[in-house]
Amino acid sequence: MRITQAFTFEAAHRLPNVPETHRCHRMHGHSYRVELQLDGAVDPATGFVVDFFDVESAFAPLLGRLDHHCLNEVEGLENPTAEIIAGWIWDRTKPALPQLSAVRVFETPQSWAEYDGG
Ligand SMILES: Nc1nc2c(c(=O)[nH]1)N=C([C@H](O)[C@H](O)COP(=O)(O)OP(=O)(O)OP(=O)(O)O)CN2
Ligand SMILES: [Zn+2]
Repeated sequence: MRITQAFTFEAAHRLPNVPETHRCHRMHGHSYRVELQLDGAVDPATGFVVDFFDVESAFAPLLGRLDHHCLNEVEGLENPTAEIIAGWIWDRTKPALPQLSAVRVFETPQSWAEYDGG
């Protein structure tokens, strides 16, 4: 069984490694969407793979570090591409949520990165 929980946050960033002519070299903002996907067996007692409340609790500290922050100032996100943010979230969420199977980070509804640990 697969479950997914979505979160949103607002943040500013710039991409320091693209050419100065690239518009993402300049500071700008996104309304990010993060999806945490978990795979596992349904516990017959609870009917849950994992309680969504537990997913929320595991992600809350990271959300606090991202929401309304400049991502470039967050340790590990000096080059805050969607790909790097997805890996950063994975590394910090997987220990608390072993059933985590994918992290998706959307910069826009049309553009996202997905990391599954591979
Ligand atoms: N592979 C990636 N490519 C790009 C990333 C990324 O994280 N991974 N990020 C960016 C910039 O963040 C850029 O801000 C995204 O551009 P944006 O204007 O927000 O997106 P769109 O061009 O799709 O939106 P418009 O509606 O056309 O403004 C660039 N590339
Ligand atoms: Zn951007």
